[in-house]
Amino acid sequence: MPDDSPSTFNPFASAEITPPVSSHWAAKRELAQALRELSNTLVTSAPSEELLKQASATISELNKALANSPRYYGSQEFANTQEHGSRGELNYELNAIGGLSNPLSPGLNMWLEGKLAFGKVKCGYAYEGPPGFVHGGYVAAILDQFLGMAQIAGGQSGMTGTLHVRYLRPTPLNTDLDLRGSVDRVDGRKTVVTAELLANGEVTARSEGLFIRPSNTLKEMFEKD
Ligand SMILES: CCCCCCCCCC(=O)SCCNC(=O)CCNC(=O)[C@H](O)C(C)(C)COP(=O)(O)OP(=O)(O)OC[C@H]1O[C@@H](n2cnc3c(N)ncnc32)[C@H](O)[C@@H]1OP(=O)(O)O
Repeated sequence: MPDDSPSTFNPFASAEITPPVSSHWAAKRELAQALRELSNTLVTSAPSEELLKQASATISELNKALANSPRYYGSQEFANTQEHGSRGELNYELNAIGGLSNPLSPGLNMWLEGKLAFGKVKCGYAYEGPPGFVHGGYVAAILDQFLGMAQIAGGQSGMTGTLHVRYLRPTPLNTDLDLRGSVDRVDGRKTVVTAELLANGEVTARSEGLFIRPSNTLKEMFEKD
């Protein structure tokens, strides 16, 4: 049963990475990191076909062993168990862009300092779009997630209604990227947030997001029939 009650869990209070809520999630973070390294190796190496096939078979076996455990499809199903953490804690582990236990996530770290939002992220070769640079879709996704966190400084939380990104220059791979943002205005259920993505001190993309606090409850929005 989804729970709309506010959680005290706040991983955005400082730049420190919030520790996992259990040894289970600590182990998952480790596996997610190993899988990120595997992705990076896969897209940056040219092994023999024999080694590639051997790796596929080994990984398929591992996948079968993992799949043979209790399964929860999506963060809501995990939360429903009431054994794997609150919805906020699960989002911190599983989110597509910031989730530390999600190998597809580049591990966006973000936090608030007063009314200002800050973030850090680094994208390896698996995120390449133009040669040597981050794919624009990932740039937009990182900004969307970051703006979505920054809206909290405006006092409410909503879904992205619109996202505008201006790509000023290519965003380099394998580079510590900084984000900074702030709430521009709050108008009823709408919050407008702006943010910049920077590499080596230069702004590579500017963005503005309109976030709308939904008219229906989270329970209505996310609970499956
Ligand atoms: C809730 C916590 C979640 C926190 C996550 C944040 C980080 C994640 C960021 C994301 O990626 S979210 C995923 C991408 N976004 C979506 O999938 C949103 C899909 N759209 C919806 O679910 C609904 O359309 C939405 C919740 C955005 C609005 O539905 P409502 O039924 O609450 O809006 P309503 O129709 O009552 O309209 C309210 C106002 O917003 C305006 N509006 C609604 N949708 C809009 C839109 N998409 N763009 C611009 N304006 C929009 C609408 O015109 C109206 O303006 P006025 O008050 O001035 O008349």
